[in-house]
Amino acid sequence: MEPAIAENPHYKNGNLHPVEKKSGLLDLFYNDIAIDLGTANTLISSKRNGIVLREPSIVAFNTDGMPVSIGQEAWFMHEKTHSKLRTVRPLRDGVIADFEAAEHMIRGMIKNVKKNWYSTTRQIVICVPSGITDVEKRAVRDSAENAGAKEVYLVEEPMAAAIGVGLNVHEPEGHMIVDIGGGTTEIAVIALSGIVHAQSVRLAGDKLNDDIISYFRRTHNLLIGERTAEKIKCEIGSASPLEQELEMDIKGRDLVNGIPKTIHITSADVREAISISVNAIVEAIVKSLEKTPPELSADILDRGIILAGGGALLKNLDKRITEMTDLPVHIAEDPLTAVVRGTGAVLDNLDFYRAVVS
Ligand SMILES: Nc1ncnc2c1ncn2[C@@H]1O[C@H](COP(=O)(O)OP(=O)(O)OP(=O)(O)O)[C@@H](O)[C@H]1O
Repeated sequence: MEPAIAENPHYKNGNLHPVEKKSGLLDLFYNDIAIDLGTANTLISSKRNGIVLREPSIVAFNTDGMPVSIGQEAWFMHEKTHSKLRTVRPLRDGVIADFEAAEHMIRGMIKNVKKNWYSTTRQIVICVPSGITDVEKRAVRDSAENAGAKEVYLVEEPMAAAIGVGLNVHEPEGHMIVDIGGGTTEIAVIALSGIVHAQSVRLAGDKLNDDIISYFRRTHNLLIGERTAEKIKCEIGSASPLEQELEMDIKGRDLVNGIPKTIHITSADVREAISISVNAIVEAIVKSLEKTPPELSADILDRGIILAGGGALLKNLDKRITEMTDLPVHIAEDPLTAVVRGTGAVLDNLDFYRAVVS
C-alpha cells in the first residue's frame, strides 16, 4: 500500500500557497466563491471560509417550470416523482446539458451560501473539464454571470485537483493527476503552471451506474434505478478481486412478472458489470503515459499517479492501475473535495495562480 499523500516525501512540501491575507471590511459585502460544478455533485468554497456547500447536482421543477428544490432534497425525489414534479440533472459528461436548470441550480446554491442579505458575489472561480469546447466554456461563464458574478475565472479541473491535493503546480516537475468524477475522467500531466498533456474521457461514475443497471436487467431480469445502482457501486463495487468479497441484497422490479423482488448479489457480479468501463479508464491512463514527454515520465516514475474525484474511491482501483502501469498510485485525501479545495485556493490567491485561470 502506498503512503498517503501527506506522508509521501515527494508531496510533503508541495503546498506553497502564499500566506493568507487577513479578511477585511470589504469581505462583509462580498460573497466571493469557488465552485466545483460537477456532473454528480456541486461543491462551493467561500473565500477564506473553506467548503460551505456540498450537494448533488440536481433540481426538481414543478409543472410551471419553477424550481421547487435543489441538491440533496431534489436527489431524494429523483426517480420517485409524479406527473407534477420532474427532476433534472443539469450536467452531463462534465458539461452543462440543460442551461436553464444549471442556472437555477447555481443561483439557488449561491443564495444558500450568502453570508448576509446585503452581500453580493463579485468573483467566482469555477472549474471546467479540460476537454471542453469554447461554446461549452461560454455556457459555464454565462451561467455564473447570470447568477450575479461580476468577474468569472475558469480553471481546468485537473489543475484544480492538483492544487487541491497540495502540489506546487508552478515547479518544473511533472505530476500526473487522474480525476474520476461522475461524467468525465480527466487525466493530465501538469508542470510549470500548465497542462502538458490532457485527456478527458467522457466515461466515469455515471457510466459505471448505467453498466450496473444493464447488467442486472440482462442477467437477472431485474430493473433497478440509478440510486440503487449508485449504492451498489459505492458499497461493493471494485476494480479487482477483494481480499474478502462483499455481498448485499438489492431490490428492484422483476421484468418478467412486473412484481418487486429482492436478489442477493456479490462484489464479483458488480466487478463483471463494470469491467469494460474500468478497463477503458485504465487504458486511457496508459495511453496518456505513452504520450508524456520523457523527462516528465521520469518525474511520474518517482512521484506516481494521483487519483482524485469520487471515482478514486472505487475499491482496488489504485491496485488495478499499479498492476497495469507498474507505477505507484496515491489516492488524494478526501478525493471528493480535492477539486473544490484547489478551486478555493485559486480564489484565495488569485495573483499567485493567475497563470492557471482563463
Ligand atoms: N465509494 C465510491 N466508490 C465508487 N464510486 C464512488 C464512491 N463514492 C463516490 N463515487 C462516485 O464518484 C462520482 C462523483 O464524484 P465527483 O463528485 O468527484 O464527480 P463530479 O465532480 O460531480 O463529476 P465530473 O467531474 O465528472 O463533472 C459519482 O459517480 C459517485 O458515484
